[in-house]
Amino acid sequence: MIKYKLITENKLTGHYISHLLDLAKIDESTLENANLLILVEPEKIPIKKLEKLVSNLKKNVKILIVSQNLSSVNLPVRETFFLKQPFLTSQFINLIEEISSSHLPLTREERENPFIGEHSSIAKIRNFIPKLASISSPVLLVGAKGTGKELLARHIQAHRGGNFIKFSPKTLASDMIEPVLFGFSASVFPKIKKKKEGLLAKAGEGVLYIEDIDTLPLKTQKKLLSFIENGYFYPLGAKEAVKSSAKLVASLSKPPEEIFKTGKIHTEIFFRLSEFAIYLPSLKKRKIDIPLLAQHFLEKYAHLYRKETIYFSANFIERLLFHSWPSNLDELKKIIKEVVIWGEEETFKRHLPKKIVKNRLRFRDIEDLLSQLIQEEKRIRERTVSSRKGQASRHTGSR
Ligand SMILES: Nc1ncnc2c1ncn2[C@@H]1O[C@H](COP(=O)(O)OP(=O)(O)OP(=O)(O)O)[C@@H](O)[C@H]1O
Repeated sequence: MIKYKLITENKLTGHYISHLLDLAKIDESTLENANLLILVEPEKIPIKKLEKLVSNLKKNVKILIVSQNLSSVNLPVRETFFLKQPFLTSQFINLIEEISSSHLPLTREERENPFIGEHSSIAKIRNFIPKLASISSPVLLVGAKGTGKELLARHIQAHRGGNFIKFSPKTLASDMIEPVLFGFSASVFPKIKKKKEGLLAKAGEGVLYIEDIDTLPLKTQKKLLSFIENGYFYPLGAKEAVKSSAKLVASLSKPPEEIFKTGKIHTEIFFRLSEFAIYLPSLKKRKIDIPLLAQHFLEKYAHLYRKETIYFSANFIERLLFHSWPSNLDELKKIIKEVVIWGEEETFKRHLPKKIVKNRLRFRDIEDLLSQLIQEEKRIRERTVSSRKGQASRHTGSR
């Protein structure tokens, strides 16, 4: 459930936005409980106030900026959405829907465009989704930030059915993690005097997606391992076990060997999860997918912001290909969204280092891209040859 806090120095716009949020049926909250902070014309908010606000925010809070001018907004990196003024009511409500849908099962648009990418590793993963959904074993998704782990978890749930529950242990104080994950009985918290179901039970037969499983305390990882092995768990303070057929999908954003060195993952749970481990490549390693993904995000945002006739220039695509994408698809999506809202030039000034814009064709980049293309072409040729061989032997067999 989305809860927002609206900050504005402009009372008139503030009232108008509150009214729209009312229409979108989302609730006003205190800053402490909000998971969406809406900043209207942040350039008019005293900078000290703004800095204090943003530095005190919890990690999971998203920011929506409503302004006329992109360059006046300079916030520390966190998930930020923009709405350029003036805007239509429908644009505002669509955007709120988009913000709130990221923790829900797949949207219709995501179902219609399943896990986009022609790079062989992505094609393999896409074909493997139904299998991953059908087995009861847990799955481990390994990939840097923004490589598509959560989206893949939601695709697994879409094939499996049931609920999709996402859990990010790093957003909670450590003593809150087990009550939230496993639930608790009425005797545990004297002030509450009620039992409560945990996320594992709430997932039902669906998927519990645990983001960055290495941020779970080791003793909680051990309890989770016992659930994986036995199919039941004990809520805090409960004497009776609770059975669950929820499928566990866990993620790691750093290479496992690095995490092992820090001792933050329990060896046994890691080996159990690794039986079905999927490694998602960074965008830099699948550059041939950049034009396809860019076009996909362009269509999505052009539709969302009712801007039907936007095309990429060749120069634009070239710049995208030679960027190194440290935040992967999150970054590509953000850049394309801003291009739709503010235009190419503004977005480039803000996001792509000048060096890249000036030295457009560096030899190493070209070499890298060509070698990816050659490898892909070889894989496609091999696949075609083996499928022809298969057809030929089937024909021979049928005679
Ligand atoms: N193959 C894909 N096709 C289309 N959209 C994608 C694909 N992979 C990722 N995305 C989109 O890119 C964004 C980042 O993906 P996602 O949130 O799943 O990454 P993540 O690895 O879970 O990131 P983090 O570790 O930061 O949570 C999302 O908006 C997602 O919908």
